[in-house]
Amino acid sequence: MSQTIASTTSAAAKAPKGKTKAKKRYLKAKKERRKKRKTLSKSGSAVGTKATSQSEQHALDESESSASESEGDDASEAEVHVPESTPAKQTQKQEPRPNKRRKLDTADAGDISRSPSPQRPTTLSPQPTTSKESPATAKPRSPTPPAALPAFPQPRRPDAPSKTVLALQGLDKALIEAEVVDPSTTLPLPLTTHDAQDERTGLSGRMCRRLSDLGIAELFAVQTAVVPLLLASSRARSLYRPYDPPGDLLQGGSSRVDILICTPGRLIDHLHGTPNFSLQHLRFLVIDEADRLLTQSFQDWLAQVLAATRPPKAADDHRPSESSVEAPAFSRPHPDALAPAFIHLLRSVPYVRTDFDEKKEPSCQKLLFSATLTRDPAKIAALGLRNPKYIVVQRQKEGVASKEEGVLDFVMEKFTMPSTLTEHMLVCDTAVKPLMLFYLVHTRGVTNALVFTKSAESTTRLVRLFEFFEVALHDADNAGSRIVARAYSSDLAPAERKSILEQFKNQEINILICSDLISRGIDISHVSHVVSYDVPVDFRKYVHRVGRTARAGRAGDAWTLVEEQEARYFKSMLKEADHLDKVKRLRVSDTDVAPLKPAYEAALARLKEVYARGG
Ligand SMILES: Nc1ncnc2c1ncn2[C@@H]1O[C@H](COP(=O)(O)OP(=O)(O)OP(=O)(O)O)[C@@H](O)[C@H]1O
Repeated sequence: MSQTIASTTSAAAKAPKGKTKAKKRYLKAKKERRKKRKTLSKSGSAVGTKATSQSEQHALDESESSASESEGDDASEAEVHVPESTPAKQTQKQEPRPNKRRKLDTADAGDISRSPSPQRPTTLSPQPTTSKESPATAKPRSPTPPAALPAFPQPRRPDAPSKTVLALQGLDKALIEAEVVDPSTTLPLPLTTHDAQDERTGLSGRMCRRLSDLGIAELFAVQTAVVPLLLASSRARSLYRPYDPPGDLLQGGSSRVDILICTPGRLIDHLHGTPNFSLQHLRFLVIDEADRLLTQSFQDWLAQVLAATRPPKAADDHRPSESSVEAPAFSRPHPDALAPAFIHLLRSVPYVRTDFDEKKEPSCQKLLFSATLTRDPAKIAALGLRNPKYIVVQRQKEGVASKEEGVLDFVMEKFTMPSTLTEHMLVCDTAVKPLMLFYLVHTRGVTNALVFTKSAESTTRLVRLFEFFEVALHDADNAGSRIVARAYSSDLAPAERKSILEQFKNQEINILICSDLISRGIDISHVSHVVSYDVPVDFRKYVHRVGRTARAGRAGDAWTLVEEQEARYFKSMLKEADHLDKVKRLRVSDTDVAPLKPAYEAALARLKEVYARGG
């Protein structure tokens, strides 16, 4: 400030003493302006400013003076004009650039400050400063109450949709309303001598006794939901007739097969090639490992099977076909053997169309099962499900606020593992991965095990190395019996596979090394360990592999050997599935594996030799 005043003074000193015409005009105008201002401030301003400090008044005068002078045409006056050094401008310069919030504040009062001078903020009385402002740089604020003008609301981004909302968008309503069953849920089967239907399970006394003979004393979680649903009433069991109450089943015709278990390809073969093979009476279509089968487009099998359960169009039936897929050629069996929904096909019973015509539905009920059932709405839509009911076995988290949040986990494909399963991972260098497997087998008791590799070729190689290792180890200490490992792969003929599986079941084979060929469905009760020798490519594969152990309430261990460069990927896969904390990390030191190293090196040398000779 002192600098500013000094320079103004020195500039004025340079001005000529005699008053020019322009100067006189200017001084007159200045006088009038001062007079006018005094009158206005006396009458009381709208903002209540009573006094203007001397220095500020001076600044104001100087500022006005500069403005007028700059407009003047007198060269000498131009010399007097020192625009940068006016106190008002100096004050502006020293102020920090206001942030947006401040801008809005000043804007609120801005309309007033831009109005004629009486409302102009002139007070220098201390104002509360923001934490970022030092009192020295604090800008004088308008004393006008902020409510003088209504403030516009601050612009606000709309809240992003929650994870739950996003995940549930576009999903089938029935899926959102799924019934969630805790995995620990069981339902004891009654032991009764009479045959009446058990109210809770829907099972007959006879069936309960039979199950008990087979060692089944209770229903497991998924069964507690599915069995009563299917058997709740005799009506649900029967093959209903479209126009009559249910009761009659098959009208005299009878199937020679009650339960047909087959692959999709075999079923299509029967539909096309087996005389009198018909699905018109099919009451239940069970698709196990449904997510895998639904991705198989083999001969459009699903559309063909579904079409075979629906009544085909009769020759004299002009109603439009409901499906674009025609059922395989329909061979007309004996009239007695026709299912109710197919009766209109009889030539002796003419079809008469009426206004009250009812849509004839096949009585087939579809049941889909999978540990990792697809949530893909498009794939589910392909099944043409009628009033579907979803049942999910899933541990409920504590503090789950809403039903939607509860189903979120399964919609997001976070699968539940058996509580009796213990999971481990072992991160190692690629070069010692086989050694780590041998360590698990010989030091951690990992036998009665399924070992999963990434390919049939990898399986063959590992089995060979295993055999060489066992020979080398046995030769070295000549103690204990050798561990027997065998390959179970798609390279084997079906008969060979069957025989190997039998030997494994009889525990003549201790370790079965395989690709993902048997990662689903296989049920061998004594499998107490599953080793993922090669990391599974996705979490679904992991779920199916580890699911080969810890079955039906038994304990089991799952081990994953992770090469160092794969560790990041594997961990992020587990993390995404909310499963990282379930997998314990096992650290194996050089000392731990030292006793096995000589045999390992000998086995590697042998394998190299064999492959050098061409396998
Ligand atoms: N209620 C029950 N009580 C005792 N054992 C049962 C019961 N239900 C099934 N089991 C047995 O549990 C084992 C696993 O059953 P099942 O193969 O049906 O399971 P899953 O869920 O289809 O398995 P996955 O699809 O993973 O192969 C079988 O050996 C079966 O006999």
